[in-house]
Amino acid sequence: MPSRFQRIGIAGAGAWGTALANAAARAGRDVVIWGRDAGAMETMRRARENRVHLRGVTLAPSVSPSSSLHSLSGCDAVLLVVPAQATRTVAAELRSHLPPGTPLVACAKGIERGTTLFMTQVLADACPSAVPAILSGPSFAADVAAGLPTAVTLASQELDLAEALATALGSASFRLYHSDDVRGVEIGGATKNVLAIAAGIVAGRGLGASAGAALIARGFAELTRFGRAFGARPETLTGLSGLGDLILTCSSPQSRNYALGLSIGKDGGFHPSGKLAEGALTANVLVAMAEAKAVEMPLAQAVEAVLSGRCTVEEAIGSLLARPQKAEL
Ligand SMILES: NC(=O)C1=CN([C@@H]2O[C@H](COP(=O)(O)OP(=O)(O)OC[C@H]3O[C@@H](n4cnc5c(N)ncnc54)[C@H](OP(=O)(O)O)[C@@H]3O)[C@@H](O)[C@H]2O)C=CC1
Ligand SMILES: O=C(CO)COP(=O)(O)O
Repeated sequence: MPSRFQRIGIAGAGAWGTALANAAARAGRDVVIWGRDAGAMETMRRARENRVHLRGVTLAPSVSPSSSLHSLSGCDAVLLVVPAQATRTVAAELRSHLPPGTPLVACAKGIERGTTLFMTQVLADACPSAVPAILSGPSFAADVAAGLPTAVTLASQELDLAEALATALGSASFRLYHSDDVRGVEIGGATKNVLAIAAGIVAGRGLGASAGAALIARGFAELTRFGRAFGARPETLTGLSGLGDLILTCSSPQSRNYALGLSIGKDGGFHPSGKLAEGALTANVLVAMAEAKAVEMPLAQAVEAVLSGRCTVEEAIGSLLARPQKAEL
């Protein structure tokens, strides 16, 4: 079906950008995907495959790879799909290429270090002429690229815009729910990554399925407390972008955050694999923001302490279990 968002730009040619490009193409859109590496983009154009970040997935015919940011200038909406800490740089570069009023959808899951800004706040700062939105929810790139059923949330302060974008990008296998709770959606994605590292540690240490379930439930209590303190709506936190993504990421080694936790749990050391694990970059800023508002987040604090080398996994587990008994709610 024709859409006022017929031409979709994707800024960022990693696993998620590539999967979203194919999803948008499946929805009937014409897609331009931009990546910073000219050689890699030329290979992607010729091979019709992103061999670096999403090997084995054929690019849909209506997806055009490019290494020129200017190729995004004719797009009706742009999805910004680089890591959270690179979102500002790319948004600022986009500024001179996008006509004022172009919807710019943040797809990263994190909080900017140094500024403590959420993703749409970074967009508003770095590319003020665009209209910011956020897309988040339980969705592995490989699943979306393979056309497996997936549901996510797209939020904008203008509910009509969120709905129109969700309609433009959605297909039978990629369902987008719309929302105007921007803050709630971006908090869920950023927070669950830190908790997924904790879930991986629990599994890697062999602490058992009961401990894993307790971690998800108590982790969700932390996510909810943090969300409420920073203006999220409770019903968003129990939805796809909050609880939904927490469950996915805390239960599958397909998650890079969970996989990082698994390796820490197994041998006690933090050895970055080279794969992006946003939770490792968000833990410190999340904990600082929670402490500034006196929000209790013992699991996130434990992850941060282990990652920074201030305590061992054994010490972190010991201090969590030694916490005084308290009411559940
Ligand atoms: N993978 C997934 O299943 C999902 C990921 N996300 C989120 O999407 C975001 C991106 O993740 P994902 O695509 O998986 O990560 P990848 O590691 O697969 O890809 C990251 C991409 O960002 C590019 N990049 C990094 N820094 C810059 C920069 N400064 N300027 C321009 N481009 C840059 C990289 O380019 P280069 O190759 O040149 O280094 C690469 O193309 C993360 O926040 C993640 O949490 C959300 C949902 C699902
Ligand atoms: O956000 C994701 C799934 O919703 C992807 O998780 P990882 O970044 O941990 O791989």
